[in-house]
Amino acid sequence: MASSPTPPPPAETARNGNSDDGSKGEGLLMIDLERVRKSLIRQEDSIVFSLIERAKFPSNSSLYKSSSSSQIPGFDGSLIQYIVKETEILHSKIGRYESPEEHPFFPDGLPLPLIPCPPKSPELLHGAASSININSTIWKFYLEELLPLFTKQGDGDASSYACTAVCDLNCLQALSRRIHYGKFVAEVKFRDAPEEYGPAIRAQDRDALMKLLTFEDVEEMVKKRVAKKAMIFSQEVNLIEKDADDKQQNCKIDPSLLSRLYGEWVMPLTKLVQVEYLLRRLDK
Ligand SMILES: O=C(O)C(=O)C[C@]1(C(=O)O)C=C[C@@H](O)C=C1
Repeated sequence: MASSPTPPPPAETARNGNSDDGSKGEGLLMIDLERVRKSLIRQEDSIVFSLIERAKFPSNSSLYKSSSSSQIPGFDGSLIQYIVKETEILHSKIGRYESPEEHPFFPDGLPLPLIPCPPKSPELLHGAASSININSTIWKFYLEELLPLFTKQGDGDASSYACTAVCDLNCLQALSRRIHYGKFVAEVKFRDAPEEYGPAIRAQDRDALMKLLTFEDVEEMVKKRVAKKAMIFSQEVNLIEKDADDKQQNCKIDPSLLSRLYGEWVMPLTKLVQVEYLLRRLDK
């Protein structure tokens, strides 16, 4: 009988003995800041593309009102909540949330996987990582603050609601994965400098931790890069070259929105996850 495939390690991380430089760990999984940052860069592509897809539809605000699911017996909530919840139930049955990179928006009462999951490899993160889930904050900022900034006001055809909701789900999941990846970033930073982080963790000093893990120059680069990606990924591709201004004007999503998204929400929330993780990093 064919053996079940082994899942890949968390994106861009390598397992003990498999690191690119061939180094052998001492029972610890090998990750470093460069690999973790590479994963964050790759995840930018998913976020930019998912927003471009969502921008095809108008705001479709009916989808987010509780009346939108009134025809669904026994469900109290909006249609978007229903779609995300039901999708997560299915994904949980196939083991999605066994991965430390995945976080459900509706974690209560999710079913256990129905299909056998491969035995868990040694944990990369401290056990307390599983208690950190800030999806309720991500949900709120996405629906209330971000969506109105990049979708045209108005309700389209009701037949487009399902496709719109699937786009929302993709955006939410991509943002959630990226923001919670802060756990891996924090783990690497702690392993690189336990003598710096240790005292701040023992003192439970949030401000000191925030200061230690912040790199303003990196943040500036990230904001510039995501704006550039938005411009490149969302321009009309023509066989006849257009001038640069024309390309910028025809973008499916405003590149400056991406810098703003990262500057105001994505990076601050990733840092919040890092702080929350570090505060628990020395728990027994
Ligand atoms: O690259 C890092 O060191 C991170 O912690 C990630 C990140 C980000 O979210 O992109 C967050 C905090 C830093 O100030 C810079 C960037």
